[in-house]
Amino acid sequence: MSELTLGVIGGSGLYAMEELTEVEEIRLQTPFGEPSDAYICGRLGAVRLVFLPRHGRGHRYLPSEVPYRANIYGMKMLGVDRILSVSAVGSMKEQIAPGHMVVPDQFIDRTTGKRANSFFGDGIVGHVQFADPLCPALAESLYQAAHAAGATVHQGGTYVCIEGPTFSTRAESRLFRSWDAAVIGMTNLPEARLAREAEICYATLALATDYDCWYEGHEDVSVEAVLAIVRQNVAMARRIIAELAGRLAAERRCGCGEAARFAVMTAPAAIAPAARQRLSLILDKYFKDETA
Ligand SMILES: CSC[C@H]1O[C@H](OP(=O)(O)O)[C@H](O)[C@@H]1O
Ligand SMILES: Nc1ncnc2[nH]cnc12
Repeated sequence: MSELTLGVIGGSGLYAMEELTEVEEIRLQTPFGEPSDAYICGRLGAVRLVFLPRHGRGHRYLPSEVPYRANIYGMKMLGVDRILSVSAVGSMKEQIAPGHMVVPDQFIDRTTGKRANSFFGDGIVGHVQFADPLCPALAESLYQAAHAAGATVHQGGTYVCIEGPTFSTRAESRLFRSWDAAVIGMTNLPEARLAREAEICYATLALATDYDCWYEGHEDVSVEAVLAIVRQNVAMARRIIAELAGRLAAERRCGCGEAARFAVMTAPAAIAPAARQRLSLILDKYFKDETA
């Protein structure tokens, strides 16, 4: 049986995991280019943890520039089957106050198509299900972990993913509220799509840092305000990660590990050899079925 491995993608304000032991940095090249940074691999209790700062160390990539495909593919190369994203978000609901945690269960896509957010294409066509875009089992464990760590945590809610890098207009912010969005961010949707295609469970620990710009009497979002709240809560985020690591079951019982089984539309003989090679890490087990 393979070792229990948790991938963690750190967002704004979470660029390292100091509590890891037996640390090793791994720099990868993937068929989809170079990830945001070296992966920091180590141990957290009984679990192997693979950490990647989404925006790179020093925060060098815009949300639209993050090499999402390389980041997720690199996790797959390192044997990760569950990814926790830790992200700063704006709150779209009064009851989600800055400093609270949210474990979202849905997304709305307000990105503008600039991001490569599928491993399919270029010689192979595939479509995976995405009705429940975050892994329900990992999200439930995450909620329990946050609760146990003493956080104020909200279970479920829709994360609206905007392109950025500018924050939203007041009219947009009000529109997203009318859509019942719970939180707003710029990064998690492409990761969730790619993780599903790569058959990796994905859940988000969203740290509410601001009320975006819809709430009269509260300051409009700014980088300064976001970073101040992240700094106050990063220790809690780390406690939650450790709690979650301690709660991971050896075997996954969700469907994420078979998400690509019936995804491919292209006739086997029509798949471009380069595409087959590029996706071998994800699809080889099914290609083997088909030749058996
Ligand atoms: C610094 S505010 C905007 C920035 O923060 C969030 O980043 P992440 O999801 O990586 O924590 C948001 O998505 C924006 O990228
Ligand atoms: N209000 C907001 N909009 C988009 N991304 C954010 N990240 C943190 N706060 C945000």
